[in-house]
Amino acid sequence: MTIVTEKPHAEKVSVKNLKFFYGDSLALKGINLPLYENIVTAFIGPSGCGKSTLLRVLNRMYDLYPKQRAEGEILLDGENVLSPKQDLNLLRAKIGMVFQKPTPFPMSIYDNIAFGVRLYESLSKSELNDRVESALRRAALWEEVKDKLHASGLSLSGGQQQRLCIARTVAVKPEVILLDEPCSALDPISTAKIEELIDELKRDYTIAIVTHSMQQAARVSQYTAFMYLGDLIEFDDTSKIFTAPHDKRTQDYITGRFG
Ligand SMILES: Nc1ncnc2c1ncn2[C@@H]1O[C@H](COP(=O)(O)OP(=O)(O)OP(=O)(O)O)[C@@H](O)[C@H]1O
Repeated sequence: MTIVTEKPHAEKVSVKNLKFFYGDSLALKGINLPLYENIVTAFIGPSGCGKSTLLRVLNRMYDLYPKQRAEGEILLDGENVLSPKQDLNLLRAKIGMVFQKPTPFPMSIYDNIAFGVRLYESLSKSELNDRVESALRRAALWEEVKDKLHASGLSLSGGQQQRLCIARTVAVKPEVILLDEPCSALDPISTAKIEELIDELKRDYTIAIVTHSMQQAARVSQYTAFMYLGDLIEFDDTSKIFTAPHDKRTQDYITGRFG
C-alpha cells in the first residue's frame, strides 16, 4: 500500500490498524488512513471491498448490531472513538452521516432539521428558526422550501430530500460528514447540485464520500482511497490516483478492467 506522508493538511481523523468483523468474517483487514480537515476524501473500489463498512465504523453505527465488532483505533482529534467510554450521541453529532437513499423523517421540513438540534441543544424559538434557515441555506435548499417549511419532508423530490438530509446533518454542527453514495438514487441535475454542495461544505468540514462513480470521485475529492477485498490498497492525491496510480489493482479498477 502507498501512503504519501508529508501533507500540509491537519489530520482530523486517523484510522489505525482497523479491523472489522461481521461475526467471524473479517471485512476490514487492518486499515490505516488519515482524513484531513477541509478535504474531501473519496473511497472507491469494487462492490464488497468494505467502503460502506469503513464509513459505518467511523461513527460506530455497527454498535446497534451485537455480532459486529471493530479492533484498532480511530482517533478523532486524538481521541479514540472506538473506546467503550465514547458517548455515542456526542460522537454522532460530531460525525454526521448521509445515506445512499434519502431518509427524511416522516415529519415537516422544519422538524426534520429541528429534531436533531433539539436533542443536543436548548435553543430559543428564534434561535432554532435561525438554525433551521441557515442549515437549509447551507444545503442549497432554502429558496425551494422557505414558503412550505411545515409541509412533510416526504413531499419533496428525491434530490430535495437528499439535500434535506444534508441540512439535517449540518444543523447539529458536525465536524466530519460521511456520505455513503449520496447521489446514487438521484438524477444528473440533483447530482450536480449535491456535488457543488460538497465542494462548498469542505470549507467547514472534513468529508468522506463513498462513490461508485470514478468521475464523481475525480470531481469532488482531493484525496482518494482505493480499497480491495477489505484492504486499503492505495491512498493518494486524487489526481495521482487517476493519472499515475502505483498499484496495478488501482490501475485496473480505474480503467474499468475489473469491478
Ligand atoms: N451485515 C452484514 N453481515 C455480514 N457481512 C456483511 C454485512 N454487511 C456487509 N458484509 C460483508 O462485508 C464486506 C464489505 O461490505 P461493504 O458493504 O462494506 O462493501 P462496499 O465496498 O460498500 O460494497 P458496495 O459497493 O457493493 O456497497 C462484504 O464482503 C459484505 O458481504
